[in-house]
Amino acid sequence: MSAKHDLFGTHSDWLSQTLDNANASLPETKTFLPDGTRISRKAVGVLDIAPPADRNNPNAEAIIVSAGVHGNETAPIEVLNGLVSELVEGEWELACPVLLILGNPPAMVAGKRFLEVNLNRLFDGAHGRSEYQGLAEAARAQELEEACRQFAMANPQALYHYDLHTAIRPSHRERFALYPYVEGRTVPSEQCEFLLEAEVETLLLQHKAGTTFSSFSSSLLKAESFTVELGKVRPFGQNDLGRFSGIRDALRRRFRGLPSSAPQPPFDHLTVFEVVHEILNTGKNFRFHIPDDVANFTDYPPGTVVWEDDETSYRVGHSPEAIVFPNPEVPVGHRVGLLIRPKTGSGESFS
Ligand SMILES: O=C(O)CCC(=O)N[C@@H](CCC(=O)O)C(=O)O
Ligand SMILES: [Zn+2]
Repeated sequence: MSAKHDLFGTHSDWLSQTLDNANASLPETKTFLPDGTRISRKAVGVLDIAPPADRNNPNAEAIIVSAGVHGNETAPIEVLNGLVSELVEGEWELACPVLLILGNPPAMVAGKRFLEVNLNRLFDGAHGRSEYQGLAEAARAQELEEACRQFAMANPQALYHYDLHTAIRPSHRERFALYPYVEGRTVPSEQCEFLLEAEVETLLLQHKAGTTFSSFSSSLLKAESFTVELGKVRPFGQNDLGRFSGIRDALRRRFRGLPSSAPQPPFDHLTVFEVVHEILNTGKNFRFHIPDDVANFTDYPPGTVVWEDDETSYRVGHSPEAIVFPNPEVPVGHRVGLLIRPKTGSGESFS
């Protein structure tokens, strides 16, 4: 029996096995590839993969990659599934431990961002709040946190986490990453270079800690983590995967433990923005004055009233601010969008 059959049974690949078992629980399994690589399925859509003990890990790192935390953001799911298929087929050898996660399988089957509550607001312990008790997405957040904790404990190397997404709106900047806020830290230059290698030319620095998956792994596991937006939301099968080759090739290079090369034109310049204001649905007759369908990174001039409620309002400050993730259809207390501006002071860009 082949390792592929041991791993995926009659399914053609990891993704089809995950979709077919989205609402089931699969037993933990352990499979060895012919080269000794161990693949442990920890749960549906969660693979903990370790190279043989005697293999060199030249970059001395352990990497978590997640996709499908939002079920309708399918391109990164297809990218990650493709990398797993390549590894299982023996196309290349793994050099470092990796934890690969398809975040929300039931939402992936339904083709929806989430079923009951946005999974990417439930990390850093938020899944334990009383309003989320009994919800499947809260249980999944807890399960993913636990898988990440165990992986971090088993692998004391430097830890990295890339949480891959696609955006609901079109964007004036096709690919961008968000760097979770952790007091006192700055983005390492080799991580800027990795983003450029992945053809991600824009970085947003968050201004406060949140309850996203990447915020959890940054704060609790001390990982260098990024949420990475790679294009636009489309259903399975409708993605132009050629537009995602940057992240695929960059991750494969890291998985293989190969050295990085210096950033190459046209991806040799990272533009950095900082978040100046997180718009929350206050619930107090909240009114959002930005059209629903505006593209990410659309600029608004000073003085523009962006939102108001019965008690307060927010106006753009002294310099233009741009909107990212405008979405007023969120529950009270959740994020309606981010207002950002180019980062000044420590330099506006990295190149
Ligand atoms: O396009 C949108 O409105 C949302 C895209 C998306 O899912 N973005 C992530 C960003 C998470 C972060 O701030 O790190 C999200 O909203 O969860
Ligand atoms: Zn998303």
